[in-house]
Amino acid sequence: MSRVLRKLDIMHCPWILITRTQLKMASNSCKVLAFGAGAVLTIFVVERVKKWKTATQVGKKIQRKRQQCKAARANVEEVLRECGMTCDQAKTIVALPYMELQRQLQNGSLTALQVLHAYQIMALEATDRLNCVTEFLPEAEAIAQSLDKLDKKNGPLHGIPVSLKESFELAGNDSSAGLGHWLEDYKSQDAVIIQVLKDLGAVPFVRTNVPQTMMLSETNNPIFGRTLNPVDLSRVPGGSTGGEAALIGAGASVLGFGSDVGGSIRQPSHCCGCYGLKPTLERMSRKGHISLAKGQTLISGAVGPMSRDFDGILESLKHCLSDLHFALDPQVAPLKFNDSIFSSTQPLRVGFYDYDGYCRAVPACERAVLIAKDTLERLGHTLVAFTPPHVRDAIPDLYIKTITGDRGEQYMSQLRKDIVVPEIAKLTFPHTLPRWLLWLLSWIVQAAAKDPQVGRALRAPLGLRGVNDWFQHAVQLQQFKDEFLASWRELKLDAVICPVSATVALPHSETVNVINTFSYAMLYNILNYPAGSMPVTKVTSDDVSNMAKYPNTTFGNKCVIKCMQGTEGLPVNVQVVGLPYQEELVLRVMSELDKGLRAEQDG
Ligand SMILES: CCCCCC/C=C\CCCCCCCC(=O)NCCO
Repeated sequence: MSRVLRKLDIMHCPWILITRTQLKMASNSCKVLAFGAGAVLTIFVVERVKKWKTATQVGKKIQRKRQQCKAARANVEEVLRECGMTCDQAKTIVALPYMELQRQLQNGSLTALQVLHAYQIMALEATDRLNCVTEFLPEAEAIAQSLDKLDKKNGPLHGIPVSLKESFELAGNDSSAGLGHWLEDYKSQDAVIIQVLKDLGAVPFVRTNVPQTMMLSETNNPIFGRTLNPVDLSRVPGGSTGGEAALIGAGASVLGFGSDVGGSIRQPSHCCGCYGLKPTLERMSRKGHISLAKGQTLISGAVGPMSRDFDGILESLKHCLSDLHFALDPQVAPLKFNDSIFSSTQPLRVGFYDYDGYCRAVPACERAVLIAKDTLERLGHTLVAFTPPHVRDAIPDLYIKTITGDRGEQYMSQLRKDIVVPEIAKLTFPHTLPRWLLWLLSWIVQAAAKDPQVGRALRAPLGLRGVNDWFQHAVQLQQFKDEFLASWRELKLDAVICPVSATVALPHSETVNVINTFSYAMLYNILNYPAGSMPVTKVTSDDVSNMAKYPNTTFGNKCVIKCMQGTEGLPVNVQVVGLPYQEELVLRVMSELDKGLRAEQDG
């Protein structure tokens, strides 16, 4: 019978043949589909479980850290209750300018403990409002007490309270860079710069908040949360040294230390109206400052001071360039502070620009440069218009390409083990895609945003495929440095002034949408030139209405226009730049400009 049927099938009933084949194929397809769906589901479930496990483990570490920080804060509050210092007394001490505070600590009118308590009181108040302090350092009390017991003063920073970005290693503590899974990795010794500061008599008293990975110009992470701008809570304090800037801007720290690989000292200083200095990389030790990009040595993060007044950064740099510093880290150029450069009265040739050719600065930032230019001119210096060469190419092809040279793998490998904040998820999203898809996306985004720069920035990491490419890239970077120096030398410049950033402080979560606005700071990370950031003016209502003239063709421009609404009163800094190892000259220009601006304000 079956033989008959088979015959019928083949010879006389083709429809039966079709149906059977189809049935067989269908059943095979079903099996393949079921297998595929099962595999996808299994991968999905495994991934979810992994994510859940990560979130649980990291979440527990975060909870433990928060408890520790809470306990440390409670101890400080207890001591402060017992010491009986009133808020008004604290305010009087904290209001002292840096030099006066230093003088009173040196002559004994104030004790280290009094000053510490005053700053702790103000830091508690500031962090309740701004969430800028990650932890109060319990050892500060003992350090201040032991300083007060000494017969003679323990160095030029005797009793000066210092706040520290969370990314500086502290013996017995962890440094997370805002990554939960980096918690509980206790460090064996203090970062070199902290050892140096302690040797000079400073009292580290708090650590301050950073964005997750420290590669963001705002400050938010899953451990400590978001830091707010002291002038406008709806805005960012900048980043990555955002906690420092917020604390200093709120008047609750006189001196702090941060790091800068893309503007992280200068841009937060600009957002919060502080003074900051990014020195040449080799001028201040980076030993014991954590980084997620250790193997990337073409553009590295510099360590530098931030302060409420100019003298804070001047004095700290001057004294930190010490024999101990050079002995602890022989990578640091053994160059003591050169007072003859700083104190020289020789007129200078200072270049200036308000547009870097990459991203148009908003009117307030342009105006700040013009104010600085006029002031320096009145002081007898020659101001020369300067056009920084090839910034349009340098930002995507040198800065972004270098920072993401491994297609962001060093960052991604850490973020995969963590709870990720939305801003970092957005910034790193391109690095989760396969090369071809990123390439395609870059063109789609470029078309949608009507902005070739965005597309170019997204494609930048795709250009590097191996060691040979990396070597070629290093050569291009050096060529750019040479060309830039040639343009500088052609005009016989001593220093340059320009915007710190294309905008003033942005609303929270917007920084990722306008990464191009940070080009002004990034340029000097590529070049490794020392650069300071100092307050010059505040946004006026005219600046806000002049935004009507700001270009509005691209998505980024439109975003800037929206973000600049309601910015009246926000601080505006300028950047002062010098050639490598010319920190003293940069500080001289900053000092003269600062004094000149004050004189103009006073009369
Ligand atoms: C997280 C992955 C990296 C993506 C890189 C995207 C490119 C540019 C964004 C840069 C934003 C700059 C933020 C400032 C970084 C800084 O200076 N950090 C200090 C570290 O010591």
